Amino acid sequence: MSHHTQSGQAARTDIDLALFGALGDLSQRKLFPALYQLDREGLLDERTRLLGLARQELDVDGFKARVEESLRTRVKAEELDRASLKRFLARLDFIQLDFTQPESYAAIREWRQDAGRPMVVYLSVAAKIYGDICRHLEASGSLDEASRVVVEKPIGHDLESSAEINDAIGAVFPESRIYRIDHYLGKETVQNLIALRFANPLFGTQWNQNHISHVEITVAEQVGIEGRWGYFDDAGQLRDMVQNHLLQLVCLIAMDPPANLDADAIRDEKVKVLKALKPFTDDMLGRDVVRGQYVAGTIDGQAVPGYLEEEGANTESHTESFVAMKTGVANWRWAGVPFYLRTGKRMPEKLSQIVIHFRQQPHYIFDPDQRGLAANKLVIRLQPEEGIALEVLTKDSGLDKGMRLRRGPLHLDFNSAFPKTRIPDAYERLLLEVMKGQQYLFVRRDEVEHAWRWCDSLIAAWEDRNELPRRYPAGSWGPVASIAMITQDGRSWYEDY
Ligand SMILES: NC(=O)C1=CN([C@@H]2O[C@H](COP(=O)(O)OP(=O)(O)OC[C@H]3O[C@@H](n4cnc5c(N)ncnc54)[C@H](OP(=O)(O)O)[C@@H]3O)[C@@H](O)[C@H]2O)C=CC1
Ligand SMILES: O=C1O[C@H](COP(=O)(O)O)[C@@H](O)[C@H](O)[C@H]1O
Repeated sequence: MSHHTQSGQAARTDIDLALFGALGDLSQRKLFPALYQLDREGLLDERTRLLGLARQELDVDGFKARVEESLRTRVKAEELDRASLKRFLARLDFIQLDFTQPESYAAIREWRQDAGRPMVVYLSVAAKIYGDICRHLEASGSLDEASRVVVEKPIGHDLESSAEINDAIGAVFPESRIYRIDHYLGKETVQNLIALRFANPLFGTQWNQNHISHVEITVAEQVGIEGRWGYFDDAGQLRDMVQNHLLQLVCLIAMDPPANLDADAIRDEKVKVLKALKPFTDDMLGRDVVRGQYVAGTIDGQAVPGYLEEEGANTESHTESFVAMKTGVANWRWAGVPFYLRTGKRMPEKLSQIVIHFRQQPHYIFDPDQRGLAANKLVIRLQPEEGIALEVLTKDSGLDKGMRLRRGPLHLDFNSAFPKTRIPDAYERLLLEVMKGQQYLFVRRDEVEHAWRWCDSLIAAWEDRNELPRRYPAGSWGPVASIAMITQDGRSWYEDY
């Protein structure tokens, strides 16, 4: 097995991967395509084996056919060459089992017999059975001291249930071998936040309340519930997106510089941010927090159903599909700097971006009519296309313009700046890091728990006040109250998309 640090070059790592829930949505849509891409790039050791585990009755060939079908749907035709596909499918094996039945785990131990390489167990199933699976794996003798476990989000429904699940995993695996996925941490531009902030003195010196007036994070999705009603209605957008992805973005923006790039150095700093998040109180509802639920509308010219008309819907549901909030990080660096967050399903477009709004100059000398322009903005775009733009003011060109200002971007578009580089999907990077045994892109238990503590304070306030979601038409940017939330501070959501 070979290792290297996250600052070094990729090395091939020899493991066995046992994927629980191998026929599920995430596995088929994301994990197998990501594993295929790693193999195609030559990043899987020739001995690495991939074991699919699911309860459907299938033989190995039937399983391979299902994976091949998914790859043909998800991977671009020019990236699906015959030799790579053949090599990849040859790595696959399949065992049918009910994950809750301990007696069936002997088959995994047998599969591992004399393997001579570490096993990575990936739990692509609902979090409530993580504990059972870990226990049965251990009891059946399928694990050893090198085995690692990868778990998906959200872990639990609140702090209490999350602690129970983490205890159950922790009874089998030490924290150093638990990899909690937040796939946003594997996105190229999210990683670039660390490079941008800590490799560029220009930003390092300006990154605080003296120079930044406010921060905006939008994670807008065009999709609705996509057949996941059972899961989503129980969770809602706060638990599904804010508790994990958006709070991880807040952490990477707000954290102090870590001493080095080691996993715990980074995670210690993120935990400090989570601990400093302002808790919610009843009086903030409606003013600083807006919940929404979409009704029928139109996206890209197509009529789409409302939340309560989605497949499998319970028409009484008050679950939110949108949330916007104003929060803050109560420490010296960020005192008085609002963080405006919003995320929702069925919005007009898929757009994830962070906008850092810098303060205006202390004394303004240009045309008073243009005063509104006079602040730099750093726009960090995560998707659809990835890039970073710094909005700066220059003199408008032309003899008749005098000292009129013009706003324009200094723009780094990753696709055009690095045209030959394929931007890997987040899961490719994360799977590679698990194989290498690197934890810096994974979430530590205390991060998950501090994030839950903060979300729980909001959920408790919603429940106390019986706060119902406001309606917004699919294809809009959310309830109008979410616009009012930011305009009451004399600001607006950044719209120069
Ligand atoms: N899908 C997504 O986009 C995302 C998912 N996640 C997380 O990933 C995990 C997996 O999600 P997803 O793929 O959507 O879920 P799915 O329900 O699509 O997949 C789970 C799979 O596990 C199987 N399974 C469940 N219980 C058992 C059991 N007792 N024995 C054997 N097989 C079982 C299911 O089989 P069967 O079909 O027979 O029930 C199903 O194929 C969850 O933790 C989720 O929160 C995180 C981010 C995004
Ligand atoms: O974790 C989740 O993320 C997706 C959005 O991910 P993205 O990479 O497409 O931005 C979201 O749709 C899903 O509900 C949630 O569980």
